[in-house]
Amino acid sequence: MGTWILNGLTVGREGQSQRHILVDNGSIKQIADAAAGLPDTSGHETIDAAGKLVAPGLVDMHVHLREPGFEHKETIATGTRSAAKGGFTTIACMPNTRPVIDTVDTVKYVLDKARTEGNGVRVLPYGCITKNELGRELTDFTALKEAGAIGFTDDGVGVQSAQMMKDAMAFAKSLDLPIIAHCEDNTLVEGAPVTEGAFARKHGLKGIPNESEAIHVGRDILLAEATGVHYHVCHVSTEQSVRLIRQAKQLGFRVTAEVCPHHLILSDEDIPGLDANWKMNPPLRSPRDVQAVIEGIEDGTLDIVVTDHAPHSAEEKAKGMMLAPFGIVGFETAFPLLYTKFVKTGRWTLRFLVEKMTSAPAEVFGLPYGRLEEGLPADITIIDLETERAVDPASFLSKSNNTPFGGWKLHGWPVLTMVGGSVVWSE
Ligand SMILES: NC(=O)N[C@@H](CC(=O)O)C(=O)O
Ligand SMILES: [Zn+2]
Repeated sequence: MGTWILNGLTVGREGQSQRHILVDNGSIKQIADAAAGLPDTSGHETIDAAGKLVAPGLVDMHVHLREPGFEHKETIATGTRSAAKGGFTTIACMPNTRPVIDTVDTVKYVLDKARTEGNGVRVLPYGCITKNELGRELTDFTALKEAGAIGFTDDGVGVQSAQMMKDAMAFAKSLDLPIIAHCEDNTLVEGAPVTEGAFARKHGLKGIPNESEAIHVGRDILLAEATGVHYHVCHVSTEQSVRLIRQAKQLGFRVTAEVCPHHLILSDEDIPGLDANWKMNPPLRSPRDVQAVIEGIEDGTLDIVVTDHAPHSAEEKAKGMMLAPFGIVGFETAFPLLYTKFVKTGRWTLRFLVEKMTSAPAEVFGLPYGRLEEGLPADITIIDLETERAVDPASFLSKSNNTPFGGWKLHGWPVLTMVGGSVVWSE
């Protein structure tokens, strides 16, 4: 017995249309134009998707699930539930856990946990570039790849040594896997909690300058040119980084980049006060930078949207702007935020947003997901575009609720998430 998803709105190369989708045996068996009438559904279950968007399952290539080691912030069980509620069917998790994911055993630990406690969501682990993320010694990329790592990153911290990064790129290139870079030069940061700029000045705080990010982007583009590796830039937040990546693409280098909803929507001028739910890395930048990342995603310089879901406990965030850890949760607000801010206002087409969260990340990382096509795995997200609802952090399925978006009234809430033909979350 299969499942017919009836009368949903789909967006694709042919524009928007109403379709029926038959899911059978974990795959998309048939896609039919609704104009031809209802299919014969006898012997099948049905899901009524009339008036709703039926999108490929959302793909998030930058998330923190915190296991092993930080289970008070999140677990693979709670993180994947949160992801499913946000419409995500595939998520790639960062290795800055404790221990970090720098050995075959830790990669296997995450994959095992994801299989048994991951609520059906596809979890793809990254392995560390350096042992313990200390920047001193490369990990065994070959072994990590064999264990299931899909790329290498020291996310949470920048690789400070250019030689180390160059060696990592050459190694990754030889295995045909990407380097995913958290770009941050520590000598320019020194414990500052927010961006250099208006907010920092007003509160007498040390600022994180744009160059701390862009210097690594520039350095790494040169190293990517030299090594030929696929180089992917994490959470781009500055005008200067966008400029460098744009130029690298024009020159034909194998460079891709991601941007987070918060960097597309908020600037440092929006920070209401010394509330650490507005503290993340990279920090909220100037309105000019926000404009630049918007233009960057619009002209294709920035390839994909990621959440950088970074849960921290309320106790940790209560330590205040200086002492609290960097990071905000992202799964359960990402699509509604971007839909409300950019699609509902007419700036982006619905198709553009959906692509940036589905087919584009799948293509950048060579994954067989992110498209609605006969024969592909039935990873599908159904989204209510009509109902307006306020963000309620208390209702998050994540273990943490550190978000600056509490109370925001949004449209575009996922109502059903399916992975490989199984419903993994529904309202
Ligand atoms: N983004 C953040 O503010 N925090 C991330 C680390 C990271 O992605 O750099 C975390 O692990 O908490
Ligand atoms: Zn990072």
